[in-house]
Amino acid sequence: DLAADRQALLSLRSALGGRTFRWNVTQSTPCSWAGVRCEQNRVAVLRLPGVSLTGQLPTGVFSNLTKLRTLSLRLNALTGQLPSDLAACTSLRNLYLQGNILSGEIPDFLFSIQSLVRLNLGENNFTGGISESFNNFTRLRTLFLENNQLSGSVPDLKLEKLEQFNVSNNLLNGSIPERLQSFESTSFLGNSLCGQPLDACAGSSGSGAVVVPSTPRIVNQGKKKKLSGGAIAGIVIGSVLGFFLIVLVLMFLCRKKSSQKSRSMDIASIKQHELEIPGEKTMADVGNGLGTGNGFSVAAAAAAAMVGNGKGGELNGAGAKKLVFFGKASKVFDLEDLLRASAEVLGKGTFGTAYKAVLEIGTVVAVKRLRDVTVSESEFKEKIEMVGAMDQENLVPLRAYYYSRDEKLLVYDYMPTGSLSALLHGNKGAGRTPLNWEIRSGIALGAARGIQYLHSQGPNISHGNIKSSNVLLTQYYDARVSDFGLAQIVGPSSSPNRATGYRAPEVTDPRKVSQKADVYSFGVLLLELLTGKAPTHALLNEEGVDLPRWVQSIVREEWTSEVFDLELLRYQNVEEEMVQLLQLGIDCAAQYPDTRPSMSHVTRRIEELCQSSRRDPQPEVLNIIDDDSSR
Ligand SMILES: Nc1ncnc2c1ncn2[C@@H]1O[C@H](COP(=O)(O)OP(=O)(O)OP(=O)(O)O)[C@@H](O)[C@H]1O
Repeated sequence: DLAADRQALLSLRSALGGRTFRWNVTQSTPCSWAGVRCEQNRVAVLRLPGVSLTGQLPTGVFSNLTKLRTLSLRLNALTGQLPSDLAACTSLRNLYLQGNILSGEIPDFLFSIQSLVRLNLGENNFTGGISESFNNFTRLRTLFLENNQLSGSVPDLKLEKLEQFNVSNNLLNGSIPERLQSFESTSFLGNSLCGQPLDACAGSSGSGAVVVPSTPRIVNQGKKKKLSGGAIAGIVIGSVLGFFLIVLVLMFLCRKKSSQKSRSMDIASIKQHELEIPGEKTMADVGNGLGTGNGFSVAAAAAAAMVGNGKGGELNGAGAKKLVFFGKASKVFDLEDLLRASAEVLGKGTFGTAYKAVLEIGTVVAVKRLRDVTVSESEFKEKIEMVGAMDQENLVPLRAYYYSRDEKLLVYDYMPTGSLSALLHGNKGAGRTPLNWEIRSGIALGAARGIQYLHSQGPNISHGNIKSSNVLLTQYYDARVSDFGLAQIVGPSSSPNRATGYRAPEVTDPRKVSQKADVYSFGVLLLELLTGKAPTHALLNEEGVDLPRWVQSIVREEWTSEVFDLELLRYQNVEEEMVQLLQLGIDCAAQYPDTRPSMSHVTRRIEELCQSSRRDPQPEVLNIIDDDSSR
């Protein structure tokens, strides 16, 4: 029971010390101790990575922690052999012991824990062979044994679910079994191994080296084979045909593009009110085309004023207003420049339509044309000045605004890589940068910092519309949060509300979103980032299940791997951080606002994860782990 679990943890603490001493042992339940998580009133997770644990894991502790599903003691200084009663943890799914000084053979009792899904014993001093008994782990998806002293041959592992495998930098020899040949060469380097995906084994025409792979892999570059005359002729003919085909496709595309361009102009003149028509126009054209009766008054006003005063820039004519720049933003362009800029529609959002405008001087900006502004002019100015004053590197800076009776424009920096939403759910074709853990965790951290900054400006200041289409990216994939402060200016939208999947259950008025409701939305965004699933995904809606509930149901069932975006699973050694970020997303998307963490707590947790995945725990990170219990 929980009391026995608590006692076991205390025994572990006295045997290994480290930063477990910060546990508040006066508490009768261990469930809020740093690194401990309970499920159904039992300790289910024990994570103490990089907390200076030293010495040998004691025997007699784990026989009490029988409901343990995840044990992570990686990056410590644990020595000696594994305790035999670890075998009693028959629910254990994830065992992370990498980065210690554990030694001896990988013990046989380990193979009785058939529930294991992820096993990482890398970077230790394990010796002896890799047993055939690894085949007992029928559910195993991850097996990391790299950087040990393991010797002998690699057994023929028939683990159908195995996705991640690494035995590099050991003392292994012999040929790589056929079933493991689909893993990349980095999984095997640093041994005396041969056969696919490494070099062919000397003197063998059969074993390993010439087996046709079942999945793609890095091709053995050292292999040289002579081609027959027929094959060479085939290649030459194929290449020539291929070349002509490419030329034909290119010619076709060029013709199509030029015909599309002229067609879009034609259509534009016929159906001027259709915003979505792509094609090169100027901002002034866009304005004239947009107006359904009223015209785009900025263009009209600007044109009139410029003719009138001949100055350009700030418009002083009767009824005309200025383009107002914010604080530090240098006024490198004026309204006239903006109107002459070529413009293209970026998309239609809750608050209006966004355009990309390329100014003649080369500056690129995003212009948002607001609709349904419900507040008075003075209130608009007051609120937009507040937005303009927000200055933090993870926010999309608002450079200027324009206000007249008929038109309200906001001018932002243009973010060249587009939105996180487009990146996650848009074109997944070739040439796209793979969204690995580093990029995704960096985006999570940047977005969290941006939101935390907003929250730090006052207890009543929130974003109100956090979602993946409002996290924009620089060319280096740095995250910038956009659209902050607009929910309070613009009335409820008539367009389909894409915020639904992100909105906290307690929110009834979209203009009154608390900071804790922002945290909920951010939690959904984290889950989206990790699963690659849009929270408003039709399938999920059909089932009537939202993203947080769906993730929770899977996590409860199996702890994780199924929920992650497949692209993320390809990257090694970060699975634990992924699980932790997933847990953070779930915590943020808790049903009751009071149980959600604050944004500053969330930011610190992500910082900690990013540092830990760089395998370099910093002293301050360790404090954060301890802070966990104070939440
Ligand atoms: N500063 C910017 N740089 C680059 N693209 C932008 C910029 N601002 C908006 N966009 C893109 O323009 C499109 C429309 O954005 P907009 O913010 O108007 O709507 P949204 O984010 O889809 O929804 P909402 O209005 O509810 O936030 C989105 O695809 C967004 O990624």
